[in-house]
Amino acid sequence: MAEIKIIKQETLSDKKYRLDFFEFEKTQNGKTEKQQREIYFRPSAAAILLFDPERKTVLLTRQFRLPVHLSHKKPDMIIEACAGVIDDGEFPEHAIVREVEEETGYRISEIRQVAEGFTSPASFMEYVYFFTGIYSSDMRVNEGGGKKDEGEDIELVEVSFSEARRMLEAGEIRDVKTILLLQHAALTGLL
Ligand SMILES: Nc1nc2c(ncn2[C@@H]2O[C@H](COP(=O)(O)OP(=O)(O)O[C@H]3O[C@H](CO)[C@@H](O)[C@H](O)[C@@H]3O)[C@@H](O)[C@H]2O)c(=O)[nH]1
Ligand SMILES: [Mg+2]
Repeated sequence: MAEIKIIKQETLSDKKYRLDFFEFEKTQNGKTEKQQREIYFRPSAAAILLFDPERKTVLLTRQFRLPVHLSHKKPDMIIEACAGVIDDGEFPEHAIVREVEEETGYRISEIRQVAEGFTSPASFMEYVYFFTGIYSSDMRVNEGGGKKDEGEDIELVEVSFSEARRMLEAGEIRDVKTILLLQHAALTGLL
């Protein structure tokens, strides 16, 4: 176990979520070294692979993401599993059911947690809970699309299991959360 002494902590940005600069001393195995790191305090989040076992389809989203655009990696619209930030005090299970209704318009009830973990532990505090969940046409309660007043403009992408598998293998899925969920589905024989 490392012993950590924070020498300096400076907030670089604090608009939506905090970005802090740290200078710290780490003592491990009798060796002490000084390090500098920038840490982004993104909250925990939840992501879900929605599937319809009857029609053998998965429901994904497509949206504009500024980092994808800035990377110049085309296309700048990215396909993702439905995901969102967990509100303060909210359970991951409740957050994902809420996000599914906001983003896709489906009110789901059957979900299963399949994994959880840090998405980028070197620099992000973000910790993501991963789920799979069943959707079907009778669960549709609105158009979805996300919160327009917060700038969300989410398109729904419904594909067959075989098309999802093809997209995964062809490298057309470029969001790591979504790759994890689709690989989980492929490994467990869902896709
Ligand atoms: N004003 C402002 N609003 C922001 C900012 N960042 C996000 N928002 C707003 O905050 C809301 C976040 O939407 P969610 O659905 O909760 O999160 P998400 O952006 O889809 O994030 C999910 O996917 C990310 C990328 O794959 C993940 O990084 C994230 O943890 C989560 O899983 C959106 O309404 C968005 O407009 C910001 O810097 N400024
Ligand atoms: Mg989202």
